[in-house]
Amino acid sequence: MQQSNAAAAALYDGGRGSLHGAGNAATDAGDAVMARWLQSAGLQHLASPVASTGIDNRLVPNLLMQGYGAQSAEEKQRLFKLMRNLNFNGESGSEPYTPTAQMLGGVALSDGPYSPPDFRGDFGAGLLDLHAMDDTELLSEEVLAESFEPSPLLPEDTRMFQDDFYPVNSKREIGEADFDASISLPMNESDNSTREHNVAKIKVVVRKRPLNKKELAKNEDDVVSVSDYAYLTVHEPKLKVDLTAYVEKHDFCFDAVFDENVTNDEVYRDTVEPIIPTIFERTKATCFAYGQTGSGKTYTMQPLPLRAAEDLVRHLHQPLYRNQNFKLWLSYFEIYGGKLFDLLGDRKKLLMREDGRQQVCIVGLQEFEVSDVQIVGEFIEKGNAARSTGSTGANEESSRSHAILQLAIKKHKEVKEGKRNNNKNEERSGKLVGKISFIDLAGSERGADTTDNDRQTRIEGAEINKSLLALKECIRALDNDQIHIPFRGSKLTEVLRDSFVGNSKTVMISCISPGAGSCEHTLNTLRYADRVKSLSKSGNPRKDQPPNPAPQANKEVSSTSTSSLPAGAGSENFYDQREVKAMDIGRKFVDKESSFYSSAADVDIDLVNGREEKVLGSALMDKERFELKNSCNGSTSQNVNSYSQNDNDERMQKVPSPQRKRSSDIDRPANFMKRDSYGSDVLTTSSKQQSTENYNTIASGSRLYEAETFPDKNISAILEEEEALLAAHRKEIEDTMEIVREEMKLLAEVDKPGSLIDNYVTQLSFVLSRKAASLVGLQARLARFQHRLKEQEILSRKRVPRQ
Ligand SMILES: Nc1ncnc2c1ncn2[C@@H]1O[C@H](COP(=O)(O)OP(=O)(O)OP(=O)(O)O)[C@@H](O)[C@H]1O
Repeated sequence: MQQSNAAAAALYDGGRGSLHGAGNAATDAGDAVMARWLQSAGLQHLASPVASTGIDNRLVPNLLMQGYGAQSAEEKQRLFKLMRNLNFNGESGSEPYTPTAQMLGGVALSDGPYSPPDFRGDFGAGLLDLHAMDDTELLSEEVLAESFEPSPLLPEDTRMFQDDFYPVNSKREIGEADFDASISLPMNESDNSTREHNVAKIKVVVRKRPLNKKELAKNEDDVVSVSDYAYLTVHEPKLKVDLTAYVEKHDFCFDAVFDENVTNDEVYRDTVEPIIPTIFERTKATCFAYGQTGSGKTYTMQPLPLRAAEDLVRHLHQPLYRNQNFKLWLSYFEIYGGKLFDLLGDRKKLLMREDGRQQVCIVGLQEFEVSDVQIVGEFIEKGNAARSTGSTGANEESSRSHAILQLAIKKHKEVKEGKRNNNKNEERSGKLVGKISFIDLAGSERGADTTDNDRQTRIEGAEINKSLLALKECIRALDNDQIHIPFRGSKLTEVLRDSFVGNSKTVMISCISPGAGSCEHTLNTLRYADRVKSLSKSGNPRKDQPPNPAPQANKEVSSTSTSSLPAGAGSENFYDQREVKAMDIGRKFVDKESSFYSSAADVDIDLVNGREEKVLGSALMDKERFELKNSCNGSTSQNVNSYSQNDNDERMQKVPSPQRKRSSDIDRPANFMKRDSYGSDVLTTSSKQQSTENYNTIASGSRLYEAETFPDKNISAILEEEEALLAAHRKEIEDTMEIVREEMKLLAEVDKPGSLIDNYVTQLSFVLSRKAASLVGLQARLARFQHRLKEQEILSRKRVPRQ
């Protein structure tokens, strides 16, 4: 035995030598590789030194090579290093891992062009990660109310960032002169409400992009006309049954409508800028862009964080905040196919976990402190590059993912200079004051990809479906001060969970393409936006009024909110005048039961409207289907607003308001109509007929309806099983590691003089049985999952193809 151990030790040392060459630096680099490897598998905690085993690490190689699947030299190298990290001899031999060559405190970087001044999300961030925990704690009011002194650490001169990344030129001179007097108001609830009164809790705006080259080349007409600040009309080219062409007008009204001449700067000023001061008052704001692929979501969203960061930094330098030790932090990640990836951390897969207080933590997400606005632009560029050249490597994929950039203001403890270096963790953690999330959503039409041939595409489509529906539901719920916020409806809403409770502000920018070829998608986008706004409380002051029982056909649902009236039209409600109460109800009424679906009440025209049916389809549950059957009884018109008998008052809000209605004439073919270029007209008509047929079939509960909805449910189940499989796999590895430790102990014991071989044999037999059981359990789960995938594949082939 002693001999074999000596040989093992030699092998181990030799292995290390051959793996790393000579020297400790190389060994540490190996540790880093191993740590990264573990982190990529979601097992970073296993890399933490274990100082309690009391095992000689020279024994490690004996175990590594035995039956744990390390086949290739590379795998064996990894296992060597893994075992070394386990630190069986109880010494803290391995340095804490640093994820990249980036150094803290502004020290130069060695592996990339970016030089963030600081970063968070160190390797090894786990459930008890301070950063994650601190994020969930809001500042107490006393903290904000502290008196201030000028901080010697902050530069007096607030250098303004010149926007040279984007075609937006900030011409504003910003400095002390721009100091917003409102910010210096004392911080208490009543003042808070006074200050918040001019910022709507939810704001829905539309941005129309210009016709692009492709559309111009195809001679496509611009079918969207913006008549004033808040109104727009879609002129939908259609064909009658006798093939006579006509144009159907659809009028919409939102909080603001930006036409193709509006600049990014103006969009910022109208949407995000008013929210910025509230971030310092414990607000969690969300700004997202919704729309079909190519409608301008990214074009619109990209400059916003930059401008926001500029303003946030400016506020940080205001006298009120200068001494508060506030810092601005940035993170950027992506949700792709229901999984999270760090766009500023080499697309590392991130794990979402709930802590003991049901607060969501994104484990491992890197967060960077930004004191210089210029760096924000670099981060955005870096993140965007990671997004479009990610694992799939195609630009196409960017429209299938949700990108989320978060800017957070945190309050940090004052750290004395002398202690600074010893206390990095504390220095980097801070209490969240407020934050703003910018979300570039997946292309809205991607949710309709559930009928694609490729299973992966279908699963992704279903996930997009779910998230878009869930997002809408959460926004509605939070605006209605509902106790139940259905954030569990999707990964996206779960991630944004803390933005749905307490003080929150939401801006939705609906991006639309003006071309006739995109008309159907444009209408779908506008309808989605319309529902976000019109079904919310602040979006509809007439919520409590009796509904109009006779909705008109062929009229779009104009936003029923007087708050959506144009500013110039004397609407005192353009901004939400309600007193916004701080309601951190989400923490008190945690939705454990995932009753998301029961609150998703607006199953209306979407379901009879070909494309939108798919957008919503995945998340519909029986209750909604039942309501749908009741509510749509006998109606075949696409634009009819039908409501079920048992609808709640939210549904009633959709009754069009006469004062908001505008002409919806049926025009003869005019400027907007070009016969030749409207080959899709016939399609539109036929798709509408198909919709009607679908609807009729749906209403009668036929097989077609089931065929359309069942697979989506199935896909959701598959996604859940996939998560469970991955969790089981991780657990199996953890168990194996535990068993390895026990085996090491056994070997150590049996090597001691006078040890009993019988004990060794019995215990080894027991340990090996456990190891086998753990493997068999995982294999069984894997087989079940494989079976489920096959089943889904067969089902999807049987599905009735959509026209
Ligand atoms: N308002 C606008 N003015 C000028 N060009 C625009 C505008 N909006 C979008 N574009 C251009 O249209 C193209 C598509 O825009 P963008 O990439 O932002 O679309 P998207 O909705 O983000 O698409 P995807 O969902 O596929 O990511 C880009 O070339 C962009 O520069």
